[in-house]
Amino acid sequence: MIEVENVHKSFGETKVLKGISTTFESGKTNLIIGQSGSGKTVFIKCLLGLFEPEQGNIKYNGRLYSKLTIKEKRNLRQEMGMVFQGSALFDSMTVEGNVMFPLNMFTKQSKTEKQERVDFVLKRVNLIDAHKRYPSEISGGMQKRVAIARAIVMKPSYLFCDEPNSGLDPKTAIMIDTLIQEITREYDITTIINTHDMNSVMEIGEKIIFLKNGLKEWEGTNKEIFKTDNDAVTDFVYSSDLFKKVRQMYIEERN
Ligand SMILES: Nc1ncnc2c1ncn2[C@@H]1O[C@H](COP(=O)(O)OP(=O)(O)OP(=O)(O)O)[C@@H](O)[C@H]1O
Repeated sequence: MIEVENVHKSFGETKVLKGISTTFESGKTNLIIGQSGSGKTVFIKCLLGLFEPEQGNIKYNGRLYSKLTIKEKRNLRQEMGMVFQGSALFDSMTVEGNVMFPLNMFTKQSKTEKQERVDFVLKRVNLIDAHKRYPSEISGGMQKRVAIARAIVMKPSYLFCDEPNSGLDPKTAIMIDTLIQEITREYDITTIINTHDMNSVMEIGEKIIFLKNGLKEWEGTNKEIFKTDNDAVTDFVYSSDLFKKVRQMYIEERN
């Protein structure tokens, strides 16, 4: 669980985060949405410990970040998995090499232990015979699976995903979303996803935080977001005709 209390972050005179409080529970897919420039990336960087807020607290399973020693912060960082936009795989390494990379960097496990763990996570993301292939030889959806396998290889307590669906066709995007949700539940991970994708909101938005101008404008579930009367949220969610029609159906059902 990550508990966020009154987080403020500025750059010079520019106040980007203006007091955000919320809770991200483990075993749930938590989504952060909001218009471009609303502060989503800065917020996630605060959660990752890459930016230190000037004011406010962030607690990781009860551990207050600002009170941790440098060593404790380093250990906490190793409990965090990341799936970057565009997968960010190493082109010169095989699939297996990419997934093994964190184990080589941060553990003293034997070769056999590392191989077993890599085989396990690759199987978990349904990649069985891609071990020896290079990123350029596999599809975008498979690259995302490799990125997810690499993110969970260290058994993280926290998983951060930045636009995990970008560049994928809708069907593959849903498969990736579902995989992230399954893994989150299975290993009781606190997962936080930065997304613009309304399909993801519908499919896996167990908790959604809507940011506007550095503030939490709204929070709720995927069921609640389609019924809210908050103008900023409805403007954002119903910017496409398809979703306007979905809302109309909800309103008609309600009346
Ligand atoms: N390192 C920085 N120094 C100064 N200003 C920054 C820095 N990082 C972000 N900002 C500013 O903070 C604001 C919020 O940026 P942020 O990247 O968090 O938005 P976002 O919601 O993630 O947008 P997008 O959806 O386009 O990625 C922007 O006005 C941006 O210019």
